[in-house]
Amino acid sequence: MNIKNICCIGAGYVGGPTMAVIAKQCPNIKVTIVDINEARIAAWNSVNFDDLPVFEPGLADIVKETRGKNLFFSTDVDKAIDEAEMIFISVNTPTKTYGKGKGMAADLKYIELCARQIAKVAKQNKIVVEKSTLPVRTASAIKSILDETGNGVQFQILSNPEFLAEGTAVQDLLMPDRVLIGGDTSTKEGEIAVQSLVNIYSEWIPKKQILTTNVWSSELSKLTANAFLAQRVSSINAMSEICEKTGADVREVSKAIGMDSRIGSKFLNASVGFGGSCFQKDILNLVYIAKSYGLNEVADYWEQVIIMNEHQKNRFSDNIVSTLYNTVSGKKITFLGWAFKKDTNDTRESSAIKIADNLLSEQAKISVYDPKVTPSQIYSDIDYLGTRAYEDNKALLTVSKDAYEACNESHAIAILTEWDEFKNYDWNRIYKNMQKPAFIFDGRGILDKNTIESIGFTYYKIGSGN
Ligand SMILES: NC(=O)c1ccc[n+]([C@@H]2O[C@H](COP(=O)([O-])OP(=O)(O)OC[C@H]3O[C@@H](n4cnc5c(N)ncnc54)[C@H](O)[C@@H]3O)[C@@H](O)[C@H]2O)c1
Ligand SMILES: O=c1ccn([C@@H]2O[C@H](COP(=O)(O)OP(=O)(O)O[C@H]3O[C@H](CO)[C@@H](O)[C@H](O)[C@H]3O)[C@@H](O)[C@H]2O)c(=O)[nH]1
Repeated sequence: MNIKNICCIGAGYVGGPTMAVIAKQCPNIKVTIVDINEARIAAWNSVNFDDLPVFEPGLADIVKETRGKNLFFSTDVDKAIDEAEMIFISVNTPTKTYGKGKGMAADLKYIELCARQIAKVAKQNKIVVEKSTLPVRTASAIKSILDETGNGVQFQILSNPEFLAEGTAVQDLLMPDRVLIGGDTSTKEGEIAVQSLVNIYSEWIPKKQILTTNVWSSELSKLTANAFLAQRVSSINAMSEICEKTGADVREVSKAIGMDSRIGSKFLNASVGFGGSCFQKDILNLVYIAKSYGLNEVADYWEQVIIMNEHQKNRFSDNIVSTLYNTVSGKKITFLGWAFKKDTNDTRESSAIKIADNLLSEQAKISVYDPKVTPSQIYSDIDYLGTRAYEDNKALLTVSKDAYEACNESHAIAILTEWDEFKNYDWNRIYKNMQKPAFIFDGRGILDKNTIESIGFTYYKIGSGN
């Protein structure tokens, strides 16, 4: 079956880029992305392509090429559902903040709302694709809602988890390592549904990279991939602490182990801890699933990845306090970077937030510079924690549009995001305008120790024992 009309519910970091790339690669398919968030849809429809709600290298060009031709952004969810043959659900699935499973389980209320809306609106058979990351066996809940509240039409449910990483989303979508499609191939209708989605991806992805599995394997593979990736970061971060105590250098250790082809070289960068909207949420979800099956040892094993990550953030801020003579009260500390990684404006679960909160509790004055994150986002991130009054955060934390201004008169600089531009700053100029001794705490290990120390800085690099 050749699909001609697709709708995607959820115009976020996944829905936007994923559908833009499908629209680019499949000019004969009409793709409509819908969202209940009017401001977000208005931003996707902005005249100025710098104002799109998601910043990703290369994305604005694709939206420019396709928007108004075969890519559309709308708030009319019912119309888009009605017209589409295939509906992707790409809404958020955050950690539950209430009730049973609070702080661990995935909150599936947005997914359920989508399923109910599809059931209510659909008057013809539809293929429904889970694009959101979901607990294993969610497809059966979606199917039950669709079948029992629908108008008697047939629904096929596919799982098609997304593996893109932010900052490289366009590249990841154009050249993915693999595409995973889970479906029920025991029935003819299920087989046709799987093939329809395979046909779409095979417009630009080699067939051997399109994997088809049963639905449960597909759902669980997504949680597993994120758990393994996050585990690598926690593992190297655990080694970074040993390096600092022993005189080893974690970058040398990473290189040495990464050259073992069984280990591989990727995802071995020690850092201030992983952030982003997925790793923590998905591991907590996995831990919850394991516990719900009574698999307590499995749950404890994966939970340790999160515990280590929290430790890495806390030990970074503790180190700043102890190095600055055990007090940062009234001292200006500059944060270079607030996003959870470079090349994105996303700050969800960014380590900078927790580290700032720890230092603000020690009465530090924080000045933040990030090339892509807005001041309102930074204040909302810190206010969201609820540690202190909004007025206190406003008084203690300032946001600068200029990195040099942010560093003026500061006692210490903390590098929290690995933005490339930080490497090329005039560090002599920055040094001259700082309080002495001038400290740099490089949480991403991006500066050259010898150059920085020769300027006069006292330099701490994560995972370096020298
Ligand atoms: N961010 C990533 O890099 C990434 C990568 C892979 C998978 N995922 C998964 O993809 C899913 C979406 O993540 P995201 O980062 O795009 O989230 P997001 O918060 O950026 O976007 C979700 C959007 O869905 C909209 N929405 C919620 N309920 C709706 C409804 N009933 N009708 C219409 N719109 C609705 C929200 O308004 C929001 O704009 C999550 O399950 C996430 O785990 C995310
Ligand atoms: O060696 C490394 C690699 C990553 N990180 C940090 O880990 C976090 C996550 O980075 P990354 O995985 O590159 O970005 P995400 O956009 O969160 O992507 C992850 O989460 C997505 C959402 O599920 C998945 O689709 C992707 O495959 C998966 O990589 C960031 O804070 C990084 O700075 C490190 O500290 N060291």
